[in-house]
Amino acid sequence: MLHNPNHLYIFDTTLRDGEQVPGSQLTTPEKIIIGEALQSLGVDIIEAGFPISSPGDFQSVVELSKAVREPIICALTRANKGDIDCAAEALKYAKRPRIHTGIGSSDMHIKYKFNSTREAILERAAEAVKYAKQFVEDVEFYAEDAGRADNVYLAQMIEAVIAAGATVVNIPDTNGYCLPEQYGAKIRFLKENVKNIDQAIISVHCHNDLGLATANSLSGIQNGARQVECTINGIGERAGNTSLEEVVMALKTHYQTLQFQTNINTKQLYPLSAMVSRMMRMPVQANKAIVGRNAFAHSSGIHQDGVLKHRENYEIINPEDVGIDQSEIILTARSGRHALKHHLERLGYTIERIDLDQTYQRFLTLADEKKEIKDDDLLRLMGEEAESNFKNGVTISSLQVITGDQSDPQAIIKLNYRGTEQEATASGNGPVSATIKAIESIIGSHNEIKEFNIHSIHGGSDDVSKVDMRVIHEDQSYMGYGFSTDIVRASANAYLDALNKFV
Ligand SMILES: CC(=O)SCCNC(=O)CCNC(=O)[C@H](O)C(C)(C)COP(=O)(O)OP(=O)(O)OC[C@H]1O[C@@H](n2cnc3c(N)ncnc32)[C@H](O)[C@@H]1OP(=O)(O)O
Ligand SMILES: CC(C)C(=O)C(=O)O
Ligand SMILES: [Mg+2]
Repeated sequence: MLHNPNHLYIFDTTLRDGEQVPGSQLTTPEKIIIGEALQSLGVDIIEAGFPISSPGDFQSVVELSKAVREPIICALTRANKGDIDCAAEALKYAKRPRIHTGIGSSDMHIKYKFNSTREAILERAAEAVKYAKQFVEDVEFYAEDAGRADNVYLAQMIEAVIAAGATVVNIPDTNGYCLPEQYGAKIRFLKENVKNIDQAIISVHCHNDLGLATANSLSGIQNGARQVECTINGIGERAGNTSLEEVVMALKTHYQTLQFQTNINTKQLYPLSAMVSRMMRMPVQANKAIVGRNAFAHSSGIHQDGVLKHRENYEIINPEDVGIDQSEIILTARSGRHALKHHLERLGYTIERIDLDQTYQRFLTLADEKKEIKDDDLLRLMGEEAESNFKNGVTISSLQVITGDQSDPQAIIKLNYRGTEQEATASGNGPVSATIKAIESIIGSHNEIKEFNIHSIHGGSDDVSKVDMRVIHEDQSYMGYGFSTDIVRASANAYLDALNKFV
Protein backbone atom coordinates (compact mmCIF):
# COMPACT_ATOMS: atom_id res chain seq x y z
CA MET A 1 0.00 0.00 0.00
CA LEU A 2 1.40 3.40 -0.98
CA HIS A 3 1.39 5.97 1.74
CA ASN A 4 2.98 9.19 2.84
CA PRO A 5 5.77 8.10 5.24
CA ASN A 6 5.07 11.08 7.51
CA HIS A 7 1.36 10.42 7.78
CA LEU A 8 0.24 8.62 10.92
CA TYR A 9 -3.06 6.81 10.34
CA ILE A 10 -5.56 7.26 13.12
CA PHE A 11 -7.66 4.13 13.56
CA ASP A 12 -10.51 4.81 15.95
CA THR A 13 -12.03 1.83 17.75
CA THR A 14 -14.35 3.70 20.13
CA LEU A 15 -17.34 1.94 18.55
CA ARG A 16 -15.77 -1.54 18.86
CA ASP A 17 -13.12 -1.91 21.59
CA GLY A 18 -14.49 1.18 23.39
CA GLU A 19 -17.99 -0.21 23.28
CA GLN A 20 -16.81 -3.44 25.00
CA VAL A 21 -17.04 -1.50 28.29
CA PRO A 22 -19.90 -2.79 30.47
CA GLY A 23 -22.85 -0.40 30.45
CA SER A 24 -21.54 1.59 27.48
CA GLN A 25 -23.39 -0.18 24.67
CA LEU A 26 -24.72 2.14 21.99
CA THR A 27 -27.79 2.00 19.77
CA THR A 28 -27.32 2.16 16.00
CA PRO A 29 -28.43 5.84 15.78
CA GLU A 30 -25.98 6.72 18.58
CA LYS A 31 -23.19 4.90 16.73
CA ILE A 32 -23.98 6.90 13.61
CA ILE A 33 -23.87 10.19 15.50
CA ILE A 34 -20.46 9.30 16.95
CA GLY A 35 -19.28 7.92 13.58
CA GLU A 36 -20.18 11.17 11.84
CA ALA A 37 -18.37 13.15 14.56
CA LEU A 38 -15.28 10.93 14.12
CA GLN A 39 -15.42 11.57 10.38
CA SER A 40 -15.56 15.30 11.00
CA LEU A 41 -12.68 14.98 13.48
CA GLY A 42 -10.59 13.52 10.64
CA VAL A 43 -9.90 9.91 11.65
CA ASP A 44 -8.65 7.69 8.82
CA ILE A 45 -10.35 4.45 9.88
CA ILE A 46 -13.42 3.75 12.02
CA GLU A 47 -13.73 0.26 13.50
CA ALA A 48 -17.52 0.07 13.49
CA GLY A 49 -18.13 -3.20 15.31
CA PHE A 50 -17.88 -6.99 15.43
CA PRO A 51 -20.76 -8.02 13.13
CA ILE A 52 -20.98 -11.70 14.20
CA SER A 53 -21.42 -10.71 17.84
CA SER A 54 -25.12 -9.73 17.59
CA PRO A 55 -27.77 -8.73 15.03
CA GLY A 56 -27.68 -5.23 16.53
CA ASP A 57 -23.93 -4.88 16.00
CA PHE A 58 -24.27 -6.28 12.47
CA GLN A 59 -26.93 -3.67 11.68
CA SER A 60 -24.80 -0.89 13.16
CA VAL A 61 -21.95 -1.76 10.78
CA VAL A 62 -24.41 -1.79 7.85
CA GLU A 63 -25.92 1.60 8.75
CA LEU A 64 -22.58 3.21 9.58
CA SER A 65 -21.22 2.01 6.22
CA LYS A 66 -24.08 3.81 4.50
CA ALA A 67 -23.89 6.99 6.57
CA VAL A 68 -20.16 7.62 6.96
CA ARG A 69 -18.36 7.69 3.62
CA GLU A 70 -14.99 9.35 4.11
CA PRO A 71 -13.00 7.14 6.51
CA ILE A 72 -12.36 3.44 5.90
CA ILE A 73 -15.02 1.39 7.71
CA CYS A 74 -13.58 -1.64 9.42
CA ALA A 75 -15.27 -4.71 10.94
CA LEU A 76 -13.66 -7.15 13.37
CA THR A 77 -13.70 -10.94 13.05
CA ARG A 78 -12.08 -13.99 14.56
CA ALA A 79 -9.97 -16.16 12.26
CA ASN A 80 -12.87 -18.21 10.94
CA LYS A 81 -15.05 -18.26 7.87
CA GLY A 82 -18.35 -17.57 9.62
CA ASP A 83 -17.12 -14.34 11.20
CA ILE A 84 -15.51 -13.20 7.94
CA ASP A 85 -18.63 -13.96 5.85
CA CYS A 86 -20.70 -11.98 8.33
CA ALA A 87 -18.29 -9.00 8.32
CA ALA A 88 -18.15 -8.98 4.51
CA GLU A 89 -21.96 -8.93 4.38
CA ALA A 90 -22.16 -6.10 6.95
CA LEU A 91 -19.60 -4.06 5.01
CA LYS A 92 -21.25 -4.43 1.63
CA TYR A 93 -22.40 -0.77 1.54
CA ALA A 94 -19.06 0.63 2.73
CA LYS A 95 -17.26 2.89 0.26
CA ARG A 96 -13.88 1.77 1.63
CA PRO A 97 -14.35 -1.52 3.55
CA ARG A 98 -11.71 -3.22 5.67
CA ILE A 99 -11.92 -6.63 7.37
CA HIS A 100 -9.90 -6.91 10.57
CA THR A 101 -9.22 -10.57 11.28
CA GLY A 102 -6.74 -12.27 13.57
CA ILE A 103 -5.88 -14.80 16.21
CA GLY A 104 -3.86 -15.15 19.41
CA SER A 105 -0.08 -15.17 18.99
CA SER A 106 1.29 -15.70 22.52
CA ASP A 107 2.05 -19.19 23.80
CA MET A 108 -0.41 -18.47 26.59
CA HIS A 109 -3.28 -17.98 24.12
CA ILE A 110 -2.14 -20.76 21.81
CA LYS A 111 -2.05 -23.27 24.65
CA TYR A 112 -4.75 -22.12 27.04
CA LYS A 113 -7.27 -20.49 24.67
CA PHE A 114 -6.94 -22.67 21.60
CA ASN A 115 -5.34 -25.82 22.98
CA SER A 116 -3.30 -25.76 19.81
CA THR A 117 0.25 -25.42 18.48
CA ARG A 118 2.25 -22.57 17.01
CA GLU A 119 2.25 -24.23 13.58
CA ALA A 120 -1.50 -24.81 13.47
CA ILE A 121 -2.30 -21.27 14.62
CA LEU A 122 0.06 -19.76 12.07
CA GLU A 123 -1.75 -21.71 9.36
CA ARG A 124 -5.17 -20.54 10.62
CA ALA A 125 -3.91 -16.94 10.60
CA ALA A 126 -2.77 -17.06 6.97
CA GLU A 127 -5.94 -18.96 5.93
CA ALA A 128 -8.16 -16.30 7.48
CA VAL A 129 -6.39 -13.48 5.66
CA LYS A 130 -6.58 -15.37 2.36
CA TYR A 131 -10.29 -15.99 2.90
CA ALA A 132 -11.01 -12.34 3.78
CA LYS A 133 -9.14 -11.20 0.66
CA GLN A 134 -11.88 -12.80 -1.47
CA PHE A 135 -14.26 -10.12 -0.20
CA VAL A 136 -12.17 -6.98 0.25
CA GLU A 137 -8.79 -5.72 -0.88
CA ASP A 138 -8.02 -4.11 2.48
CA VAL A 139 -7.42 -6.80 5.14
CA GLU A 140 -5.89 -5.99 8.51
CA PHE A 141 -4.51 -8.85 10.61
CA TYR A 142 -4.23 -8.72 14.43
CA ALA A 143 -1.85 -10.96 16.36
CA GLU A 144 -3.72 -10.95 19.65
CA ASP A 145 -1.57 -10.75 22.80
CA ALA A 146 1.48 -9.90 20.67
CA GLY A 147 2.78 -7.99 23.70
CA ARG A 148 3.54 -11.32 25.38
CA ALA A 149 4.36 -13.29 22.22
CA ASP A 150 7.78 -14.63 21.35
CA ASN A 151 9.23 -12.16 18.82
CA VAL A 152 10.67 -14.80 16.49
CA TYR A 153 7.36 -16.65 16.23
CA LEU A 154 5.48 -13.35 15.90
CA ALA A 155 7.75 -12.38 12.99
CA GLN A 156 6.98 -15.70 11.23
CA MET A 157 3.27 -15.16 11.70
CA ILE A 158 3.42 -11.58 10.39
CA GLU A 159 5.45 -12.65 7.36
CA ALA A 160 2.89 -15.37 6.58
CA VAL A 161 -0.13 -13.07 6.81
CA ILE A 162 1.51 -10.39 4.67
CA ALA A 163 2.28 -13.09 2.10
CA ALA A 164 -1.42 -14.04 2.30
CA GLY A 165 -2.39 -10.44 1.46
CA ALA A 166 -2.64 -8.49 4.73
CA THR A 167 -2.35 -4.74 4.03
CA VAL A 168 -2.04 -3.77 7.69
CA VAL A 169 -0.51 -5.83 10.52
CA ASN A 170 -1.71 -5.00 13.99
CA ILE A 171 0.59 -5.87 16.91
CA PRO A 172 -1.70 -5.57 19.95
CA ASP A 173 -0.45 -5.37 23.50
CA THR A 174 -3.81 -6.88 24.38
CA ASN A 175 -3.18 -7.03 28.12
CA GLY A 176 -1.23 -3.78 28.51
CA TYR A 177 1.80 -5.77 29.64
CA CYS A 178 4.77 -4.19 27.87
CA LEU A 179 7.09 -1.41 28.96
CA PRO A 180 7.57 1.28 26.31
CA GLU A 181 11.08 0.13 25.47
CA GLN A 182 10.02 -3.50 25.13
CA TYR A 183 7.09 -2.64 22.92
CA GLY A 184 9.19 -0.31 20.74
CA ALA A 185 11.85 -3.04 20.44
CA LYS A 186 9.16 -5.53 19.34
CA ILE A 187 8.06 -3.25 16.51
CA ARG A 188 11.70 -2.63 15.53
CA PHE A 189 12.33 -6.40 15.57
CA LEU A 190 9.45 -6.94 13.13
CA LYS A 191 10.68 -4.07 10.93
CA GLU A 192 14.11 -5.67 10.78
CA ASN A 193 13.20 -9.35 10.61
CA VAL A 194 10.04 -9.67 8.53
CA LYS A 195 11.18 -9.88 4.90
CA ASN A 196 7.99 -8.49 3.35
CA ILE A 197 7.21 -5.92 6.08
CA ASP A 198 7.37 -3.03 3.59
CA GLN A 199 4.27 -4.41 1.88
CA ALA A 200 2.11 -3.63 4.92
CA ILE A 201 1.54 -0.88 7.45
CA ILE A 202 2.38 -1.76 11.05
CA SER A 203 -0.35 -0.82 13.50
CA VAL A 204 -0.11 -0.39 17.27
CA HIS A 205 -3.02 -1.32 19.54
CA CYS A 206 -2.15 -0.84 23.20
CA HIS A 207 -4.14 -1.36 26.37
CA ASN A 208 -3.72 0.66 29.52
CA ASP A 209 -3.46 -1.95 32.30
CA LEU A 210 -0.23 -0.34 33.57
CA GLY A 211 -1.16 3.17 32.46
CA LEU A 212 1.35 2.84 29.61
CA ALA A 213 -0.91 2.67 26.55
CA THR A 214 -0.02 6.10 25.15
CA ALA A 215 3.69 5.73 25.95
CA ASN A 216 3.75 2.28 24.33
CA SER A 217 1.93 3.51 21.22
CA LEU A 218 4.39 6.39 20.81
CA SER A 219 7.29 4.01 21.28
CA GLY A 220 5.82 1.75 18.57
CA ILE A 221 5.44 4.74 16.26
CA GLN A 222 9.03 5.82 16.86
CA ASN A 223 10.14 2.34 15.90
CA GLY A 224 8.27 1.97 12.63
CA ALA A 225 4.49 1.76 13.18
CA ARG A 226 2.39 4.05 10.99
CA GLN A 227 -1.11 3.36 12.29
CA VAL A 228 -2.31 3.84 15.86
CA GLU A 229 -5.49 2.27 17.22
CA CYS A 230 -7.17 4.33 19.88
CA THR A 231 -10.45 5.44 21.43
CA ILE A 232 -11.96 8.72 22.52
CA ASN A 233 -11.30 9.23 26.25
CA GLY A 234 -9.21 6.02 26.18
CA ILE A 235 -12.27 3.89 26.87
CA GLY A 236 -12.11 0.15 26.27
CA GLU A 237 -11.76 -3.27 27.91
CA ARG A 238 -10.58 -3.15 31.57
CA ALA A 239 -8.30 -0.10 31.98
CA GLY A 240 -9.02 0.95 28.41
CA ASN A 241 -7.18 1.60 25.16
CA THR A 242 -4.74 4.26 24.04
CA SER A 243 -6.57 7.55 24.19
CA LEU A 244 -6.90 9.24 20.80
CA GLU A 245 -6.62 12.76 22.20
CA GLU A 246 -3.43 11.94 24.12
CA VAL A 247 -1.58 10.39 21.21
CA VAL A 248 -2.68 13.09 18.76
CA MET A 249 -1.68 15.94 21.08
CA ALA A 250 1.65 14.26 21.90
CA LEU A 251 2.39 14.05 18.17
CA LYS A 252 1.36 17.68 17.67
CA THR A 253 3.26 19.01 20.69
CA HIS A 254 6.42 17.13 19.69
CA TYR A 255 6.09 17.59 15.95
CA GLN A 256 9.65 18.93 15.70
CA THR A 257 11.01 15.68 17.16
CA LEU A 258 8.61 13.08 15.78
CA GLN A 259 7.58 14.75 12.48
CA PHE A 260 4.30 12.89 12.06
CA GLN A 261 1.14 14.47 10.74
CA THR A 262 -2.44 13.37 11.28
CA ASN A 263 -5.66 14.66 9.72
CA ILE A 264 -7.19 15.34 13.12
CA ASN A 265 -8.89 18.70 13.68
CA THR A 266 -7.80 18.98 17.29
CA LYS A 267 -10.32 21.73 18.07
CA GLN A 268 -13.02 19.05 17.99
CA LEU A 269 -11.35 16.86 20.63
CA TYR A 270 -13.02 18.31 23.70
CA PRO A 271 -16.59 18.51 22.31
CA LEU A 272 -16.30 14.94 21.01
CA SER A 273 -14.91 13.71 24.32
CA ALA A 274 -17.92 15.22 26.09
CA MET A 275 -20.33 13.67 23.59
CA VAL A 276 -18.82 10.19 23.90
CA SER A 277 -18.75 10.45 27.69
CA ARG A 278 -22.42 11.38 27.76
CA MET A 279 -23.61 8.80 25.23
CA MET A 280 -21.53 5.96 26.66
CA ARG A 281 -22.31 6.87 30.27
CA MET A 282 -18.60 6.96 31.09
CA PRO A 283 -17.58 10.07 33.07
CA VAL A 284 -14.13 11.41 32.19
CA GLN A 285 -11.83 11.47 35.21
CA ALA A 286 -11.14 15.07 36.28
CA ASN A 287 -7.36 14.81 35.84
CA LYS A 288 -7.53 13.00 32.47
CA ALA A 289 -4.92 14.43 30.11
CA ILE A 290 -6.24 16.82 27.44
CA VAL A 291 -10.00 16.46 28.11
CA GLY A 292 -10.37 16.11 31.90
CA ARG A 293 -12.18 18.86 33.81
CA ASN A 294 -8.90 19.89 35.45
CA ALA A 295 -6.64 19.52 32.39
CA PHE A 296 -6.51 23.30 32.01
CA ALA A 297 -7.53 24.38 35.52
CA HIS A 298 -5.03 25.95 37.91
CA SER A 299 -5.78 26.06 41.59
CA SER A 300 -2.63 26.84 43.51
CA GLY A 301 -1.44 30.40 43.95
CA ILE A 302 2.06 30.04 42.49
CA HIS A 303 0.75 28.33 39.34
CA GLN A 304 -2.11 30.83 39.01
CA ASP A 305 0.25 33.76 39.27
CA GLY A 306 2.53 32.12 36.68
CA VAL A 307 -0.33 31.45 34.25
CA LEU A 308 -1.76 34.95 34.65
CA LYS A 309 1.66 36.46 33.87
CA HIS A 310 2.32 34.15 30.90
CA ARG A 311 0.03 31.21 30.15
CA GLU A 312 2.86 29.00 28.91
CA ASN A 313 4.58 29.08 32.32
CA TYR A 314 2.25 26.21 33.25
CA GLU A 315 0.57 25.10 30.02
CA ILE A 316 2.20 23.16 27.19
CA ILE A 317 -1.00 23.14 25.12
CA ASN A 318 -3.22 26.08 24.26
CA PRO A 319 -6.68 25.00 25.48
CA GLU A 320 -8.23 26.54 22.35
CA ASP A 321 -6.29 23.99 20.28
CA VAL A 322 -8.40 21.20 21.78
CA GLY A 323 -11.69 23.09 21.77
CA ILE A 324 -11.65 24.47 25.32
CA ASP A 325 -12.32 28.23 25.47
CA GLN A 326 -9.69 29.10 28.03
CA SER A 327 -7.82 27.84 31.07
CA GLU A 328 -9.49 28.25 34.42
CA ILE A 329 -8.22 29.89 37.57
CA ILE A 330 -10.02 28.08 40.39
CA LEU A 331 -10.18 29.95 43.69
CA THR A 332 -9.40 27.81 46.71
CA ALA A 333 -7.61 28.33 50.02
CA ARG A 334 -4.39 27.59 48.07
CA SER A 335 -4.90 30.65 45.82
CA GLY A 336 -2.94 33.86 46.23
CA ARG A 337 -3.63 37.55 45.81
CA HIS A 338 -2.95 37.57 42.03
CA ALA A 339 -5.71 35.03 41.41
CA LEU A 340 -8.14 36.83 43.71
CA LYS A 341 -7.41 40.17 42.04
CA HIS A 342 -7.90 38.57 38.62
CA HIS A 343 -11.39 37.36 39.54
CA LEU A 344 -12.41 40.55 41.29
CA GLU A 345 -11.42 42.57 38.23
CA ARG A 346 -13.31 40.15 36.01
CA LEU A 347 -16.39 40.80 38.15
CA GLY A 348 -15.98 44.54 37.64
CA TYR A 349 -14.33 45.61 40.90
CA THR A 350 -11.84 48.44 40.66
CA ILE A 351 -8.95 47.07 42.64
CA GLU A 352 -7.49 50.50 43.52
CA ARG A 353 -10.64 51.05 45.59
CA ILE A 354 -10.24 47.80 47.49
CA ASP A 355 -7.79 46.93 50.24
CA LEU A 356 -6.56 43.74 48.58
CA ASP A 357 -4.69 42.44 51.65
CA GLN A 358 -7.74 42.83 53.86
CA THR A 359 -10.03 41.28 51.24
CA TYR A 360 -7.58 38.41 50.80
CA GLN A 361 -7.66 37.61 54.55
CA ARG A 362 -11.46 37.53 54.46
CA PHE A 363 -11.31 35.40 51.33
CA LEU A 364 -8.98 32.88 53.04
CA THR A 365 -11.32 32.54 56.00
CA LEU A 366 -14.18 31.78 53.62
CA ALA A 367 -12.03 29.49 51.42
CA ASP A 368 -10.96 27.41 54.42
CA GLU A 369 -14.64 26.80 55.13
CA LYS A 370 -15.62 26.07 51.52
CA LYS A 371 -13.60 23.93 49.08
CA GLU A 372 -14.02 26.22 46.11
CA ILE A 373 -14.93 29.88 45.95
CA LYS A 374 -17.35 30.68 43.14
CA ASP A 375 -18.47 34.03 41.74
CA ASP A 376 -21.49 34.10 44.01
CA ASP A 377 -19.24 33.65 47.06
CA LEU A 378 -17.00 36.49 45.91
CA LEU A 379 -19.97 38.74 45.27
CA ARG A 380 -21.31 38.02 48.72
CA LEU A 381 -17.85 38.61 50.20
CA MET A 382 -17.58 41.91 48.36
CA GLY A 383 -21.17 42.84 49.22
CA GLU A 384 -20.37 42.55 52.93
CA GLU A 385 -17.23 44.52 52.33
CA ALA A 386 -19.16 47.19 50.48
CA GLU A 387 -21.54 47.56 53.40
CA SER A 388 -18.70 48.23 55.79
CA ASN A 389 -16.74 50.40 53.32
CA PHE A 390 -19.68 52.50 52.23
CA LYS A 391 -21.13 53.56 55.52
CA ASN A 392 -22.43 56.66 53.77
CA GLY A 393 -23.50 54.73 50.65
CA VAL A 394 -26.99 54.68 49.24
CA THR A 395 -29.30 52.01 50.67
CA ILE A 396 -32.94 51.20 50.11
CA SER A 397 -35.25 51.49 53.10
CA SER A 398 -38.41 50.55 51.17
CA LEU A 399 -39.58 49.83 47.65
CA GLN A 400 -43.14 49.56 46.41
CA VAL A 401 -43.94 48.79 42.78
CA ILE A 402 -47.32 48.84 41.08
CA THR A 403 -47.39 46.97 37.80
CA GLY A 404 -49.89 45.36 35.45
CA ASP A 405 -51.32 45.91 31.98
CA GLN A 406 -53.78 48.72 32.84
CA SER A 407 -51.29 51.56 33.33
CA ASP A 408 -47.55 52.27 33.21
CA PRO A 409 -45.67 50.61 36.07
CA GLN A 410 -44.92 52.92 38.97
CA ALA A 411 -42.20 52.70 41.65
CA ILE A 412 -42.22 54.44 45.05
CA ILE A 413 -38.83 54.23 46.71
CA LYS A 414 -37.30 55.44 49.97
CA LEU A 415 -33.50 55.73 49.95
CA ASN A 416 -31.02 56.51 52.71
CA TYR A 417 -28.92 59.05 50.85
CA ARG A 418 -26.40 61.47 52.34
CA GLY A 419 -27.61 60.83 55.88
CA THR A 420 -31.35 61.35 55.29
CA GLU A 421 -34.23 59.26 54.10
CA GLN A 422 -35.55 60.56 50.79
CA GLU A 423 -38.57 59.42 48.83
CA ALA A 424 -39.37 59.51 45.11
CA THR A 425 -41.99 58.17 42.72
CA ALA A 426 -41.46 57.50 39.02
CA SER A 427 -43.04 55.57 36.21
CA GLY A 428 -41.41 53.72 33.34
CA ASN A 429 -42.12 51.24 30.58
CA GLY A 430 -41.48 48.41 33.06
CA PRO A 431 -41.12 48.03 36.85
CA VAL A 432 -37.29 48.01 36.69
CA SER A 433 -37.13 51.13 34.56
CA ALA A 434 -39.60 52.89 36.94
CA THR A 435 -37.43 51.92 39.94
CA ILE A 436 -34.16 53.11 38.35
CA LYS A 437 -35.80 56.41 37.39
CA ALA A 438 -37.04 56.87 40.96
CA ILE A 439 -33.50 56.27 42.31
CA GLU A 440 -32.04 58.68 39.75
CA SER A 441 -34.49 61.39 40.69
CA ILE A 442 -33.16 61.23 44.29
CA ILE A 443 -29.45 61.13 43.41
CA GLY A 444 -29.94 63.73 40.70
CA SER A 445 -28.02 62.09 37.86
CA HIS A 446 -28.68 59.72 34.99
CA ASN A 447 -26.27 56.86 34.34
CA GLU A 448 -26.41 54.67 31.29
CA ILE A 449 -26.95 50.93 31.90
CA LYS A 450 -24.93 49.01 29.31
CA GLU A 451 -25.53 45.42 30.37
CA PHE A 452 -28.34 43.98 32.39
CA ASN A 453 -28.67 40.25 33.12
CA ILE A 454 -31.02 38.35 35.39
CA HIS A 455 -30.18 34.76 36.38
CA SER A 456 -31.82 32.34 38.73
CA ILE A 457 -29.29 30.70 41.04
CA HIS A 458 -30.79 27.23 41.33
CA GLY A 459 -33.77 27.37 38.94
CA GLY A 460 -37.46 27.47 39.82
CA SER A 461 -39.94 30.34 40.04
CA ASP A 462 -39.39 30.76 43.80
CA ASP A 463 -35.62 31.03 43.38
CA VAL A 464 -33.29 33.83 44.40
CA SER A 465 -32.45 35.87 41.33
CA LYS A 466 -29.07 37.38 40.71
CA VAL A 467 -28.83 40.53 38.65
CA ASP A 468 -25.66 41.91 37.18
CA MET A 469 -25.45 45.21 35.39
CA ARG A 470 -22.78 47.44 33.96
CA VAL A 471 -23.37 51.11 34.68
CA ILE A 472 -21.48 53.87 32.87
CA HIS A 473 -20.54 56.93 34.90
CA GLU A 474 -18.24 59.63 33.51
CA ASP A 475 -16.97 57.20 30.84
CA GLN A 476 -16.00 54.58 33.43
CA SER A 477 -17.82 51.32 33.73
CA TYR A 478 -18.92 49.88 37.08
CA MET A 479 -20.36 46.42 37.65
CA GLY A 480 -23.19 46.07 40.13
CA TYR A 481 -24.64 42.87 41.57
CA GLY A 482 -27.88 42.33 43.44
CA PHE A 483 -29.72 39.35 44.90
CA SER A 484 -33.34 38.96 45.91
CA THR A 485 -36.33 36.69 45.43
CA ASP A 486 -37.93 39.79 43.85
CA ILE A 487 -36.32 40.58 40.49
CA VAL A 488 -37.18 44.31 40.74
CA ARG A 489 -35.53 44.53 44.16
CA ALA A 490 -32.52 42.51 42.88
CA SER A 491 -32.24 45.02 39.99
CA ALA A 492 -32.43 47.99 42.34
CA ASN A 493 -29.78 46.39 44.58
CA ALA A 494 -27.51 45.84 41.56
CA TYR A 495 -27.90 49.45 40.44
CA LEU A 496 -27.09 50.73 43.93
CA ASP A 497 -24.13 48.33 44.18
CA ALA A 498 -22.65 49.92 41.05
CA LEU A 499 -23.65 53.40 42.20
CA ASN A 500 -21.93 52.97 45.56
CA LYS A 501 -18.68 52.32 43.73
CA PHE A 502 -18.60 55.86 42.33
CA VAL A 503 -20.85 57.95 44.59
C1 LIG B 1 -8.99 -8.68 22.44
C2 LIG B 1 -10.32 -8.42 21.95
O1 LIG B 1 -10.82 -7.37 22.16
S1 LIG B 1 -11.08 -9.59 21.04
C3 LIG B 1 -12.67 -9.01 20.71
C4 LIG B 1 -13.56 -9.17 21.88
N1 LIG B 1 -14.89 -8.88 21.47
C5 LIG B 1 -15.88 -9.74 21.63
O2 LIG B 1 -15.74 -10.81 22.19
C6 LIG B 1 -17.20 -9.31 21.03
C7 LIG B 1 -18.37 -9.93 21.69
N2 LIG B 1 -18.32 -11.38 21.63
C8 LIG B 1 -19.34 -12.15 21.26
O3 LIG B 1 -20.39 -11.68 20.87
C9 LIG B 1 -19.15 -13.62 21.36
O4 LIG B 1 -18.10 -13.89 22.26
C10 LIG B 1 -18.85 -14.26 19.97
C11 LIG B 1 -20.09 -14.10 19.09
C12 LIG B 1 -17.69 -13.56 19.29
C13 LIG B 1 -18.51 -15.72 20.11
O5 LIG B 1 -19.47 -16.33 20.92
P1 LIG B 1 -19.42 -17.93 21.16
O6 LIG B 1 -19.39 -18.59 19.85
O7 LIG B 1 -20.55 -18.24 22.04
O8 LIG B 1 -18.02 -18.23 21.84
P2 LIG B 1 -17.36 -17.67 23.17
O9 LIG B 1 -17.32 -16.20 23.11
O10 LIG B 1 -17.97 -18.24 24.37
O11 LIG B 1 -15.89 -18.26 23.03
C14 LIG B 1 -15.01 -17.76 22.09
C15 LIG B 1 -14.67 -18.82 21.07
O12 LIG B 1 -13.96 -18.19 20.01
C16 LIG B 1 -12.63 -18.72 19.93
N3 LIG B 1 -11.76 -17.65 19.55
C17 LIG B 1 -11.39 -16.60 20.29
N4 LIG B 1 -10.64 -15.76 19.58
C18 LIG B 1 -10.54 -16.30 18.36
C19 LIG B 1 -9.89 -15.90 17.18
N5 LIG B 1 -9.26 -14.75 17.12
N6 LIG B 1 -9.98 -16.67 16.09
C20 LIG B 1 -10.66 -17.84 16.13
N7 LIG B 1 -11.29 -18.28 17.23
C21 LIG B 1 -11.23 -17.51 18.32
C22 LIG B 1 -12.37 -19.27 21.31
O13 LIG B 1 -11.31 -20.18 21.28
C23 LIG B 1 -13.73 -19.88 21.61
O14 LIG B 1 -13.84 -21.03 20.80
P3 LIG B 1 -14.24 -22.50 21.39
O15 LIG B 1 -15.71 -22.42 21.58
O16 LIG B 1 -13.83 -23.40 20.30
O17 LIG B 1 -13.48 -22.69 22.65
C1 LIG C 1 -9.01 -7.67 18.64
C2 LIG C 1 -7.72 -7.03 18.96
C3 LIG C 1 -7.32 -6.08 17.90
C4 LIG C 1 -7.78 -6.35 20.26
O1 LIG C 1 -8.67 -5.58 20.54
C5 LIG C 1 -6.69 -6.58 21.21
O2 LIG C 1 -5.87 -7.48 20.99
O3 LIG C 1 -6.66 -5.88 22.22
MG1 LIG D 1 -8.16 -4.32 22.21
